[in-house]
Amino acid sequence: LIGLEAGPEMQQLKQQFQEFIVGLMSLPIKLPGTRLYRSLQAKKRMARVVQRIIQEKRRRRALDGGGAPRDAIDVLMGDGSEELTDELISDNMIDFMIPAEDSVPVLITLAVKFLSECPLALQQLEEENMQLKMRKTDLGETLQWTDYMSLSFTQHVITETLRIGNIISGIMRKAVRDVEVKGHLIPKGWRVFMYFRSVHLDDMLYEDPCKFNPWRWKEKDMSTSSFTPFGGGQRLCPGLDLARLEASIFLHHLVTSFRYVCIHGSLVAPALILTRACKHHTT
Ligand code: HEM
Repeated sequence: LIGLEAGPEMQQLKQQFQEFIVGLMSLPIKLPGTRLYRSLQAKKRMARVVQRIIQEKRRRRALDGGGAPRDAIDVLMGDGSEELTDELISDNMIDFMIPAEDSVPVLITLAVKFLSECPLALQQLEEENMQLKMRKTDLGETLQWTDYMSLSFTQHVITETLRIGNIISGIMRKAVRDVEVKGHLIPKGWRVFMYFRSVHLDDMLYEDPCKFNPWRWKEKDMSTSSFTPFGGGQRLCPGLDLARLEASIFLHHLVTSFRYVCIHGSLVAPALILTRACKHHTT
């Protein structure tokens, strides 16, 4: 993304990112010491690091032209648009760190957790991916986009993890004018939180909603308003295919090349969030 190698600067950025992310959903009180305040301070420190990198890249470009783009910053700098200021590029890079460091790793972690608790699903996933691996090995081919699309059960596992895991629990909007929804007035200026979790875990929409059941997606349509892990409308997540692809590749290699065991006593933290919605939960 930003061409930073492992080292003290990367370590510093990671620490700041952790501080930043915990405050993304917090009480909107911006006073020294509050979570929101610490998060915004951390974001400023991250922006300083990224802007330093951008300036260094600009300096090198001025000396030797910079060569072929090697990361997202190079691509945006090469765009030549005056609108793409250093501040805007740096803000975009920090935004992209959220799915890279948080959403997709959480999706993958939860998939492994749910599969560990459902041996039948794990077995079916393994069989599907093993068949593909053997076919590819026989043909001497590498994995292609069409292979990813052909892994239907793997896709069901990812869809079910997105539903039950609620990686992004909801989205916020501000009413720019008075809006009426099903007889309820949302006055101009009000802020609304659309809570995906309450939809994804609604027993009117999903039978036994707290049960990890990838097979339910064999029949179910996921292009409805009752399944919105990536939001919807104009602000639909542009990274949804990438997120699913990354998770598929991870699961493919995990089940075809590794054996793993769950270490007793270890806790997958997002399960704590689930406990609020589900009566019967596992950690
Ligand atoms: C499991 C993984 C992911 C989940 C659950 C997720 C979820 C979401 C959701 C719910 C939104 C809508 C926010 C809103 O309407 O206010 C969103 C927006 C966005 N996502 Fe993702 N996302 C994921 C992965 C990614 C990836 C991999 C990328 C890019 C590499 C990405 C880039 C973005 C961007 C740029 C937006 C803002 C779009 C806009 O405001 O128009 N996301 N994501």
